[in-house]
Amino acid sequence: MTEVKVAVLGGSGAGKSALAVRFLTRRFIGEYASSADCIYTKHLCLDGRQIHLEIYDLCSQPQQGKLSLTDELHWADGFIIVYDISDRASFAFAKALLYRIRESHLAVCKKMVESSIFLVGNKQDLCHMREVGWDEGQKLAIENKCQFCELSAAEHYQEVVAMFTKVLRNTTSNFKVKEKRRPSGSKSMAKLINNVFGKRRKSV
Ligand SMILES: Nc1nc2c(ncn2[C@@H]2O[C@H](COP(=O)(O)OP(=O)(O)OP(=O)(O)O)[C@@H](O)[C@H]2O)c(=O)[nH]1
Repeated sequence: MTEVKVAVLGGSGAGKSALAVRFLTRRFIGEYASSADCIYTKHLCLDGRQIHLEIYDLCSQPQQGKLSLTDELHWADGFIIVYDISDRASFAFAKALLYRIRESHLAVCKKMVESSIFLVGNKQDLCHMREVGWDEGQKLAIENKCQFCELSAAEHYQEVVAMFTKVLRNTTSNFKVKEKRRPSGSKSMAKLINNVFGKRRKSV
């Protein structure tokens, strides 16, 4: 069983919970409790490999101002950075997150950074209210050497699945490199972080 940990990060209301829940349950639910961080777990099979997936849906409010993210950066194997195409402030926040992740990972392994981050412009169904151009998202992704797509958690289930699948493939293909970096089991680190922050766990 391969363990994969993916952190979904982004500004408040960008659609982090909507994306995670859509991928895990196929359903789009209009409103989500946003007062606490959440780790969803799921077993799935990808390319014949059994995967125990943990998705960390980070409640954004406490992070908006500080961007330290040290625990999340250590915990996660892959990152999905979400912004809302109808909210320029969320794009600026996504940009700051990308820089923060890159600066912390560059010291470790450049190649890992390039394939384990996905920048997602969510709420494509609201393109009549668009504040961030597709080309701006693409440019930011190229500058940070990460993958990019625009989609709608509300309307594009297949695109959501395709995006998560790419993240999982890229993340698992990085594991050989990452194992060399990890001093000991990641399980104990995850447990430690969970104990400290008391996150809710949900099995889907
Ligand atoms: N139109 C539209 N609305 C969406 C989409 N995705 C999410 N929303 C809505 O945007 C709002 C915020 O979605 P959440 O998933 O709670 O956003 P979040 O990033 O988890 O927000 P926080 O928990 O506050 O950090 C909700 O009202 C969702 O219904 C989408 O693709 N299209």
